[in-house]
Amino acid sequence: KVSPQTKEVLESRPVLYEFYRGMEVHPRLFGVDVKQLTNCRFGLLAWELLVVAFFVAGWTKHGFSLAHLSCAALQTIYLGKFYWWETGYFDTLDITLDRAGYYICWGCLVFVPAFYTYSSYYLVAHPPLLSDSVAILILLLGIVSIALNYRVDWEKEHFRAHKGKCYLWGYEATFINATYESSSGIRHSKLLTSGFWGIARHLNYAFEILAAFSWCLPGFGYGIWPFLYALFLTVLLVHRVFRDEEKCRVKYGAAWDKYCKAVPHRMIPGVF
Ligand SMILES: NC(=O)C1=CN([C@@H]2O[C@H](COP(=O)(O)OP(=O)(O)OC[C@H]3O[C@@H](n4cnc5c(N)ncnc54)[C@H](OP(=O)(O)O)[C@@H]3O)[C@@H](O)[C@H]2O)C=CC1
Ligand SMILES: CC(C)CCC[C@@H](C)[C@H]1CC[C@H]2C3=CC=C4C[C@@H](O)CC[C@]4(C)[C@H]3CC[C@]12C
Repeated sequence: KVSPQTKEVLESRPVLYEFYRGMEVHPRLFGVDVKQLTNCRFGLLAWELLVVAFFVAGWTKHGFSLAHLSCAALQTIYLGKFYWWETGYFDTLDITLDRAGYYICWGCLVFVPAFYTYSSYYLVAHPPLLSDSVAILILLLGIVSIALNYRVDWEKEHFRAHKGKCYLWGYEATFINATYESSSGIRHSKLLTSGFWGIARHLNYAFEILAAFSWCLPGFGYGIWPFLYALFLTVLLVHRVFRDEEKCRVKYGAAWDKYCKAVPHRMIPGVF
């Protein structure tokens, strides 16, 4: 607010609200993108380091556990996938819509390391009760869910990168043409209606939740506590479905409604 880096004019709000929400979408500090630093560097690296530390702590305390290893390995694969796809993250709501305020900075610097790692932390004091064969099944379920989550995100990225001229699942991609107004005038976009994006509008979220449940499963038998992250994520992503769709409806208008008719389900075909 004091030293804006862009010409964007925001309506004035109470100062505490402005502090919480933030003022700028892409602020830089000494040339470094603030959100890339907080979200991708500090938050997610701390997540990985803590998951490894909790695995070593559990091993030292109770001996080696394949179920705890599955829990740590799945989160490591998930975070590895994130860094592989990091450029895709720059098209998400966090980067394109959310401002770099207290919410996102505190969320990534404090909430992600403290809460996103909770299922691993829980296993330090409560050793897994599951057999090695169940641990291997959990590992497989998690790997498949992470791969499917990545595949859904990849299909959209691939489709956009080729401006709609590409093949998905062996067929030419189908889409709905959409226009929207930006500061530089009318722009054109395409909404994919084939591949995974023809099955539900946010199938990536469904696989994300499945992946999270799979790395919480090694804590099975200790009640709800080891599953807190997966439950939180379910609430966060269902809320995000509505947030994202509100953004798209405002942006694309009738084309978005046409897309919702063509692909009627939000996250789970036939259910939601
Ligand atoms: N673990 C966690 O805490 C969280 C993880 N995630 C994960 O991050 C990843 C990205 O999620 P997120 O950015 O929220 O959501 P999406 O990747 O689903 O992106 C939504 C955006 O994609 C565009 N879009 C929507 N439908 C179509 C379509 N049919 N064809 C082409 N473009 C479309 C719209 O943007 P446009 O304006 O460009 O058209 C829309 O705003 C996911 O894998 C998700 O699971 C997300 C949130 C939390
Ligand atoms: C304080 C809480 C009530 C809200 C927490 C807000 C933020 C910490 C999180 C909101 C969205 C989250 C993320 C979005 C997408 C991601 C991609 C994924 O592959 C890795 C995780 C993440 C970067 C994730 C990180 C936490 C949020 C920014």
